[in-house]
Amino acid sequence: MLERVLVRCATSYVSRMVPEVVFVLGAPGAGKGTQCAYISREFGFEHLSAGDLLREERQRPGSEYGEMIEAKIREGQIVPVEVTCSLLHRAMMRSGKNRFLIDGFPRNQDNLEGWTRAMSDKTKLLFVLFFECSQELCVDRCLERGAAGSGRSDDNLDSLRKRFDTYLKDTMPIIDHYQGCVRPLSLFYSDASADRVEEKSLVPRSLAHSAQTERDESCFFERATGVHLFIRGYHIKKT
Ligand SMILES: Nc1ncnc2c1ncn2[C@@H]1O[C@H](COP(=O)(O)OP(=O)(O)OP(=O)(O)O)[C@@H](O)[C@H]1O
Ligand SMILES: Nc1ccn([C@H]2C[C@H](O)[C@@H](COP(=O)(O)O)O2)c(=O)n1
Repeated sequence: MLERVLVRCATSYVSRMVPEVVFVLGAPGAGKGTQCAYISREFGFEHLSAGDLLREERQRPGSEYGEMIEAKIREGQIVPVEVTCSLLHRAMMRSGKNRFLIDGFPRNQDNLEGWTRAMSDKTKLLFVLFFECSQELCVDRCLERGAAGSGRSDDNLDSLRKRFDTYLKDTMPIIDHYQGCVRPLSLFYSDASADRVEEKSLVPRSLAHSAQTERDESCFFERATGVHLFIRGYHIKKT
């Protein structure tokens, strides 16, 4: 009896130690980064943006990948997974946290296979969030972001056309993959307005709790009630 209790405690301890990850997908400009900021603040996730890590690596003096990363980003193409995955892994190790929102990954089949090879045994995928937004609005947002001084070499019409081609050709099949497998994928519309993200549920409604109790707590809840309710359904508490 005691042995069984000890085994159960040890198993539960070990499973708590395995880093938990949530993948966040959506078109360029769909609002992934914006929503991740709210979610990480509210639920204690560490937000890791694959695009930001690649941009940092591009800037790092002496990086052997700098030029390749810049060329891929400008052309709207996807950097080989070995580079992206090792940046993500290093950032996870450095953070000292145990729960991660991985924004903009996996973006294509190479990303998915590389992560599965290198990381799936070391991490637990909790769920996948997908933010849907019309292409027109996404492009407008990225152009505005560029005009406001983002400094990004891909916030221009030429790069955006290429990024959308890549998104439709390479990323949409990954979203289809998650819709078709057992891991729940939740879909959110992020084009309604700046202050509302509506959920189009691909997960059982029972995951959602009463919306009313959440509404008056903070602007996060108003902005992303659907996402918030979905995550609450996993009983995730701020760490
Ligand atoms: N719901 C919204 N309404 C209006 N503007 C928004 C909304 N969400 C995000 N934005 C703005 O749109 C721009 C793109 O948002 P964000 O950077 O979060 O998108 P993203 O999906 O992470 O983009 P990328 O993939 O290009 O990094 C930002 O300038 C952000 O302030
Ligand atoms: N998994 C990823 C994520 C990003 N990139 C490159 C190519 C993207 O166009 C660019 C910008 O990413 P964003 O900030 O829009 O998420 O970064 C990649 O190659 N692989």
